[in-house]
Amino acid sequence: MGSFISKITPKDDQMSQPSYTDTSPIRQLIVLINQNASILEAVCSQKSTPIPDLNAPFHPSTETFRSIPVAAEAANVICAAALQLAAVLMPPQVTLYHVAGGHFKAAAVRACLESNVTEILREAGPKGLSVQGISAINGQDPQKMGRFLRILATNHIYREIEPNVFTNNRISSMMDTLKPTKDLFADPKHKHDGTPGLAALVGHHLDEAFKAAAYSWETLSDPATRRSGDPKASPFARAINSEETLWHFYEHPEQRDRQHRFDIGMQGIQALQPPNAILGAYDWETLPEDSLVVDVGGGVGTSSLSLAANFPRIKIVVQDLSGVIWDGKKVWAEKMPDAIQSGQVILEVHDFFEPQPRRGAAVYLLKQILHDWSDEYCVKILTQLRVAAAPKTKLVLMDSIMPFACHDPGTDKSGIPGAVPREAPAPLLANFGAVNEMGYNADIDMFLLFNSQERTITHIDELLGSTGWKAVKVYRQEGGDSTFLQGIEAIPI
Ligand SMILES: C[S@@+](CC[C@H](N)C(=O)[O-])C[C@H]1O[C@@H](n2cnc3c(N)ncnc32)[C@H](O)[C@@H]1O
Repeated sequence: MGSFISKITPKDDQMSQPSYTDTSPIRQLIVLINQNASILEAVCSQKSTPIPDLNAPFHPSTETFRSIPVAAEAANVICAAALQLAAVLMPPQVTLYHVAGGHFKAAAVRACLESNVTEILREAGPKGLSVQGISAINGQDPQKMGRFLRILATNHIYREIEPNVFTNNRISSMMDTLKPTKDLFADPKHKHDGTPGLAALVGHHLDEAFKAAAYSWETLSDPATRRSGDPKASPFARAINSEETLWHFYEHPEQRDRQHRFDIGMQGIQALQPPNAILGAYDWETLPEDSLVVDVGGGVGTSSLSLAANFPRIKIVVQDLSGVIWDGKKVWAEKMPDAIQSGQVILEVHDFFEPQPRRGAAVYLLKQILHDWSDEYCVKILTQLRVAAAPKTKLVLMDSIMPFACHDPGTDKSGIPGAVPREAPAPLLANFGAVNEMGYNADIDMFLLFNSQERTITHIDELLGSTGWKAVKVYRQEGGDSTFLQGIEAIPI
């Protein structure tokens, strides 16, 4: 390489010599990386907080630095700059194929997740295990296993420590159910029961959403479904060849396992957001004693578990469809039985398209509900809550507020406190690029499964305005949360 460069002279290549100054695009990115690495190291050393080790299995303590806003932002800037640097310098077809070939890698992740490779490697310990050893336990073909693991190790998921010998790393261990492999193989149906839920969420995305993704263009190229917001006309409906929503699909007795995995996966969302996300979504401490919070479409009550534990003096009703409430009762019996026995928390079946039975609540919470529905359905849900609201009722939405990939002058003008996201410094993309990809992933997932979407704050405010509500505040986590789950407080108008 060096000899090749030394052979090129201005005369040879007939081009003007580029000047490698601090203002060249790659130098600007490197300066950002350097400056922010110094900030990150200084903060972590001052707070005795480790910087993550890619080779070590994941442990929650390695994420402590992200709860320090200045460290979280420094990490985001470093990652955004590194990704942009790679986009500048990598062969463009390779960058294109990171995305266009996403399903190749996704297929490999699914093979490893479903055949319990992460758990097998956990039990094998730091010396790892050969592909023959892995296959002797999970019954898969060793050669195929090696190929799946290698494409993933090439992308920093698992580590190939010797030829054909693999071990877990920080990323692969995120898929660990933390269960003994003998239990997983003896009872595969209950693999995700009692687990942190991220493996269940990944399993759901690699199954229902993956299949739907394969039919997205077929849905868009059909004039009958191209512009539809009907969940029964989604790519998922086309993939299963049945005009039904994901929720109705889950109600078939033979889909019970998938529904169960989805419900546990929603708890896995917790692993993707700051631990106090629901607590920071509204000023809960301002609620008077015995105030009623209705967690509408609350799933098994993941957010309500956190609220009930932190605010024992508020009353909570978790509402959802019958199968989910059934699962929820088991979750609460295990995690917070006292809250149910004392009556602090009630789980009840309610369809949010029907009139809301809990009238005049202090707060109606809609967490990750509106993003499941296109505008015409959101209007119905919001209208039912507006009819039930008292003048002092608050509506708390928790969804990803989507920023543009460039600066948005429209958000500046909205006048809603907190509406303007924290932007990355130039020359980075204003939204921190793929560092904030989770929100954009969710947006496309919503299209695939429900013909719905994540929304900008302007779009949310328009929806609220059309149903008698008004957004008055956006609650953001400090340190860079620009696309993943913000709280939006709205009041009746
Ligand atoms: C994306 S999940 C969010 C669950 C919960 N809010 C959370 O964040 O953990 C959407 C929830 O809406 C529920 N749901 C779908 N249609 C519903 C309906 N018509 N009435 C009530 N709940 C419904 C689903 O069963 C599911 O639990």
